Amino acid sequence: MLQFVNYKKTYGDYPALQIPDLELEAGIYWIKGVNGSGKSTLLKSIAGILAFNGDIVLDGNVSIKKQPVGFRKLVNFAEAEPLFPEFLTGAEMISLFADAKDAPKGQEKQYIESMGIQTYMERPIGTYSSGMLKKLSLVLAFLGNPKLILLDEPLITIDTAALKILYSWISEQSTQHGVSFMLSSHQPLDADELPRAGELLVANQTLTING
Ligand SMILES: Nc1ncnc2c1ncn2[C@@H]1O[C@H](COP(=O)(O)OP(=O)(O)OP(=O)(O)O)[C@@H](O)[C@H]1O
Repeated sequence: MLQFVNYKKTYGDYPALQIPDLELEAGIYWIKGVNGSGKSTLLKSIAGILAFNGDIVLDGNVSIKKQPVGFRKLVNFAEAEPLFPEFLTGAEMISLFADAKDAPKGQEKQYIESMGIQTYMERPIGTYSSGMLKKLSLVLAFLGNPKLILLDEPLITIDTAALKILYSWISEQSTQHGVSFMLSSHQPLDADELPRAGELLVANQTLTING
C-alpha cells in the first residue's frame, strides 16, 4: 500500500527520521513512539505538507514527488491540534475540503449527523471548543475517496461517544472500501474495536514494523 524509498527528513542539521526502503501492506496501523520520536514528522511527510528527501509511493504507482496532486487526493490527514481560519464556519470549511477532494455530492451529511456536529455547522470556527474542532477535523479527514487516512492523535480531546463513532467509521472504511489508516497515539487503540490493527514503532530516528 505505501512504499518508502530512501526517505530522510532533517530539520536543519538534525536528522529527525530516516526510513530505508520499507513497504507497508494495506491495513490499520497504530504508530507508537515517545514524545519527539518523529510520529508527527512521519504523518506530515506522508500528507505532503513537509519537504523530505527520497520518495513515498502509494499503491505502487502514485509518487508523492512525481504526482503530488494525485497523491494528495488519495491521502487525507487530520492534525493533532487542527488550526483552521477562525472566520469560516464549519460548513464552509467542509465545502472547501469536499471540493478539493472531489467528494461525492452530499457525502459529508452522514458524517456530520453521525458525529452530531450539525448544531454548530453555521457558527464561525473561532467559537469552537477543542473537542468541536477535533470532531470537525475528523469529518474532513473522511471526505472524498481516500486510499489512506492519517490521523495524528485522534483519541485526544473527543468524548467517549465520539470515540466510538470514530472507531466505527474506521472499521467501515477499512472493511468495506479497503481504506488504510495510520493513527498516532500515546494510548493503545481499542483492540475490541480495531482487532486487526498492526503496530509501527518510531524510535532511534527510524520506523519499524513492530512484531
Ligand atoms: N519545525 C521543526 N524544527 C526543528 N525541529 C523539529 C521541528 N518539528 C519537529 N522537530 C524535531 O523533530 C523531532 C520529532 O518531532 P515530532 O513532532 O515528529 O515528534 P512526535 O513523535 O510527533 O512527538 P509528540 O509525541 O511529542 O507529539 C523532535 O526532536 C522535534 O524537536
